[in-house]
Amino acid sequence: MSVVLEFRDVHASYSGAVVLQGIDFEIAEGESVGLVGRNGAGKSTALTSVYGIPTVTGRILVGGKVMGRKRYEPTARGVSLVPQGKRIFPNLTVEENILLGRASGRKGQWTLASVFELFPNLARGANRPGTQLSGGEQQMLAIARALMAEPLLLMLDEPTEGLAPVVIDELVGALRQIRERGTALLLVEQHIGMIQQLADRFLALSKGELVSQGPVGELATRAVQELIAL
Ligand SMILES: Nc1ncnc2c1ncn2[C@@H]1O[C@H](COP(=O)(O)OP(=O)(O)OP(=O)(O)O)[C@@H](O)[C@H]1O
Repeated sequence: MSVVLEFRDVHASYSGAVVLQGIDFEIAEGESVGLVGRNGAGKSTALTSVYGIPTVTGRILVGGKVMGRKRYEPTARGVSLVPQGKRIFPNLTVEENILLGRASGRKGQWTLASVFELFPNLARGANRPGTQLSGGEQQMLAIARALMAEPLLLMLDEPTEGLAPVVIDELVGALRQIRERGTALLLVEQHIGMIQQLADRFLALSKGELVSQGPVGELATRAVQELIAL
C-alpha cells in the first residue's frame, strides 16, 4: 500500500520554543491511526506542521514528495485537516461553507449530495448560517468541507471536544463510513474510546517525542496509559 504521509526526523518550534523533537512515522493509504498524548505533548503541532504553521525542520512528505512552503499544497496533494475549533465562516450558509472545500481542485467521489447523505442534519440546515448549527453539527460541517477537497488522508484534531455522547456516536458512524470509502484517518483525540473504535494502531507523543506505538488493542495497557494519562 502506498504511503500518504511521512514524517522524517521532524522538529517543530514556535519562536524558538521547541515542541516536536524529531519524530518519524508514516500513514499508508486507507489506514486509520490515533495520535494520543497528554495536553501540550505536541499532537496539534504534529498536524499543523504539515502546513508549515510552526517552524519545521526535517522532512514531511505527502504522496512521496517533500512539502514546499505553500499552505494549500498539502490539501492539493490529498491531505486535509479538520482543525480544532472547526473554523466555520459565520457569514456563509452551511452549503457555502461546504463548497469552499472544493477550492483544492482535486476530483473524486465527494459531492454535496454524498456529504448530505453522510450528514442528514446538514442537508436539513443547508441554507442556514454555519454558526447557527449546534456544536456537533458544526463539527460535521467542518468534516464535510474537508471531504470536498477529496483527501486521501483526513486529519482530525479533537473532533469530539465538547460534544454529547450521542453526538459522538454519530460522528464515529460517519467516520467509519468515510474510512470504508477508502480515506485514511489520522485522529488526535483525548477521548480514547473514539480511537479504540476507529483506529487500527496508535502513536503516542510525550513532550514532543514519539514514545510508544502499536496496534490499538495495546492502548489500554498500563504502560501506555501511564504515558498518555491526563
Ligand atoms: N501558536 C503557538 N504559538 C506558541 N506556542 C504554541 C502554539 N501552539 C502551541 N504551542 C505550544 O506548543 C506546545 C504543544 O501544543 P499542542 O497544541 O501541539 O499540544 P497538544 O498535544 O495538541 O495539546 P492539547 O491537547 O492541549 O491541544 C504547548 O506548550 C503549546 O503551548
